[in-house]
Amino acid sequence: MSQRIVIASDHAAVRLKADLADWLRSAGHDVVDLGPDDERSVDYPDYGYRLARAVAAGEGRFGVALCGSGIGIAIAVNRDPACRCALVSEPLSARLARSHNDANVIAMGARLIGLEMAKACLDAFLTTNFLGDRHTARVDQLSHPILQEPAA
Ligand SMILES: O=C(CO)[C@H](O)[C@H](O)[C@H](O)COP(=O)(O)O
Repeated sequence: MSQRIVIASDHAAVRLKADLADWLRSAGHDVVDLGPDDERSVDYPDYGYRLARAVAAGEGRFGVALCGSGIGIAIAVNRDPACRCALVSEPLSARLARSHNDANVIAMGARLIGLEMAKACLDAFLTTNFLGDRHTARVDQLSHPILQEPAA
């Protein structure tokens, strides 16, 4: 099913971002590229927050967040309670991020994985549905970020 997808990176992942955006468009998805447009050094929080705001505002059903390792931009995106961003480097984690965690943003590291692995992760992410059931209450807890004691 074609989706509206927002994508952002820092300078370290501009090329991967462009390649993934092309690939997503060729598969029929509507892709909004939030930048940056070139490899001049930028700060991943700026682009992570931009992506998080877009996902929170419903400008895309899913987000793709990229930086050198994927770590910094994933941390930035996850500071918005509307976002559940999963940093992955192989497809099973991408699938579990959707099926168990209802993740709405996938993060990957352009300096750690290649284009084909990134495509495999993204394909797994976009083609997996949230399972609901026992996972629903846990995901709901993530929307109320008060650290809770586990039930006795
Ligand atoms: O956030 C990161 C590390 O957690 C990313 O890998 C960044 O892309 C990286 O820190 C950028 O590093 P650079 O030396 O400024 O290119």
